[in-house]
Amino acid sequence: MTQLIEAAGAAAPASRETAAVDVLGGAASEVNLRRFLHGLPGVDGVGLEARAAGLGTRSIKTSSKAWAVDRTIGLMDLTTLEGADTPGRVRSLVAKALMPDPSDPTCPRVAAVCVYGDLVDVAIDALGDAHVGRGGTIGVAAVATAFPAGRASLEVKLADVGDAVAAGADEIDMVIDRGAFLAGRYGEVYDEIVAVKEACRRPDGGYAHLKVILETGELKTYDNVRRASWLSILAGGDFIKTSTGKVSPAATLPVTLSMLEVVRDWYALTGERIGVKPAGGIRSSKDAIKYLVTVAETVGEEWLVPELFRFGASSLLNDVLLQRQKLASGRYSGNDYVTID
Ligand SMILES: O=C[C@H](O)COP(=O)(O)O
Repeated sequence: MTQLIEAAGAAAPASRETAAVDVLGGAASEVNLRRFLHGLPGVDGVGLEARAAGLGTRSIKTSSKAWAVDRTIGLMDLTTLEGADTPGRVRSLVAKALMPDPSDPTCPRVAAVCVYGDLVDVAIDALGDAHVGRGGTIGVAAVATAFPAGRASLEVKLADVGDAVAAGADEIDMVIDRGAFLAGRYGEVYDEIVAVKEACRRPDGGYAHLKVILETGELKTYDNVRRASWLSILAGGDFIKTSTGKVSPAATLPVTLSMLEVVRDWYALTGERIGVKPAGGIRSSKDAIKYLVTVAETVGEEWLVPELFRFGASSLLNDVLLQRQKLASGRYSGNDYVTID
């Protein structure tokens, strides 16, 4: 096995390709992909759900809760993905990203804001010096590849990615072609991810980080989630992400656990750390903490950094801020303590 350099940054396509050849025992052809993906052990769904339920009921100390609440904020992709999004709405989102709790300057900032590609420039402008591109800490993620359905020609999808990267997106959240995946055309899905990765290349030779959305709610089985996770990593994804937030069910703990297990196995094989992003439907601080525990217990606490773990969420921050305030003062402030979008 080729020993890869442990990297928290965007993977260089060449090294991932080498790793894929090692893991597949040959080129990433339709035949080799099928043999590998269908040779994976089947997921014991009952056992997986039982493990997730067990992790979800772990209690944590109040001191750890304060840490977990702050860490949840720091791991968040604060998101707006509505057809009705406007520059004003994105500027409000960025204001919240910059200062989640205006009454408490110790409140951490989120990891990134996530928007449609045509609003990347607005987000970057509003972030100013807080943008990672200007030495700050907050990234701009753009959904692309004909999000959320992914029903467009490859040419259109790549143009979508290219526009977002040209506008300065630091991260691209692409969707896989679920139709091709479910029809068993794994090579097509693989090639598309490889092409999108290439479209993430910036003029300086670096790459926007690539998050690959599996849309697990449409994949039907845990076996498919496992296969799609492997496929996305083999093809070059820096992160694997559960959902668009537009399909129900979106993120669930068992599905996220099954993806984390693939990430753990990839790390054991290659020494490379892949990120995970549960997204969609995570609205409470209590749920977020279950995810943190699941990550820590499955791949280790070192994954609880923005380079390796994100929550994709539009309204989670509101509940987290209420809990944070309660932990600090011992009481709730009421809903007008946070801005409701
Ligand atoms: O990627 C993030 C999701 O689109 C947000 O979904 P949500 O609105 O259910 O939190």
